[in-house]
Amino acid sequence: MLPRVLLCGEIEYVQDEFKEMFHGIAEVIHLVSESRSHFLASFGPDGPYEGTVALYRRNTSSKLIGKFDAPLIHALADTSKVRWIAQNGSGYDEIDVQACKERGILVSNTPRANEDATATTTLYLMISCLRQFSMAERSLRSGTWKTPCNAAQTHDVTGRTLGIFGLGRIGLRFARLAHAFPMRIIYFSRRKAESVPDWCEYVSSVEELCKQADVLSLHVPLNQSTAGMIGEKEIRTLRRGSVLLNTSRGRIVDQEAMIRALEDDHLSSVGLDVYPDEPHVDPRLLTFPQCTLLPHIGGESAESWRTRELQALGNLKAFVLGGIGEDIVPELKTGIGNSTIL
Ligand SMILES: O=CC(=O)O
Repeated sequence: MLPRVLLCGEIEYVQDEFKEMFHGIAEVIHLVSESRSHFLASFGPDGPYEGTVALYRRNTSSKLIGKFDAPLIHALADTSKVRWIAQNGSGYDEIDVQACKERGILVSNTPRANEDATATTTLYLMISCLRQFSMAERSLRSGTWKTPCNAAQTHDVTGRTLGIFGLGRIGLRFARLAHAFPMRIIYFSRRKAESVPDWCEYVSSVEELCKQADVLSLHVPLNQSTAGMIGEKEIRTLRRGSVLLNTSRGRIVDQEAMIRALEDDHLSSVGLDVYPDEPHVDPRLLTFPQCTLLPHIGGESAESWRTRELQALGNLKAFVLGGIGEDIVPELKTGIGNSTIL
């Protein structure tokens, strides 16, 4: 009998490759649950997911079965043989990786897939916030031509200082794009990055980053240590008139502190692709016309979606064939060995 893999979320862009990839090596089954309780009960004897060893997961599955929080992971470990979760996406904050670690379940993500799409989205937000392009397009479309745009409140990008928090793949790609203006690029990361261009200056703290940046851009994953990390103190350390960009995760910023800073003009604008409670957007954000707000589409292009699906499915296939896939998330890279179906 072939091992079973369960798709928690659809395959949209690589249907043909996908059938080929799993032909003869696994039985692919689809999510039929519309509740968490049905999902968890379905791995038992004669349940629709009996014998499943690995999951493909998209965040869209949360609408049906909820996030993969600790209770779900523990219940999954108790009731199923699942030992691998292949997340489609670079962010995996909807999966409790500590619980996965405790229960010997490995998690992979797709870290290279949306680097370009997310970096270019951040570039767009930065230009739009400094030049008020999003506001200008809205004024044209609403028939008021340039009103209420005000050139005196817009700024050239060239020559300004960009502070990047988190110089991973996306942060570095964005740094390279912004350097072309040129801008001065400074960054802070948990560790001073190796082999970064010499024009990318390391600063030793978030505080120092905020002190020097005209534009602060966030490129760290959401986890316990980054949640709320950009709060009142950090925002007030930025110079008056600075711009804040977030294409990472909404919860990294204290939204209340950010809104207060927009209300009293400490921040001139924010460019956001992410929000703490998506798809809900705090209505107060909509009252600042100079801000550019996108609906979490940063990593979404036809190319990045194809790559994401291929990478996630590739990790799933490698696990089925060899008991281990690639792109294991950093928190789970140590202590590998329990998660094999061989
Ligand atoms: O938000 C996008 C991702 O997690 O890849």
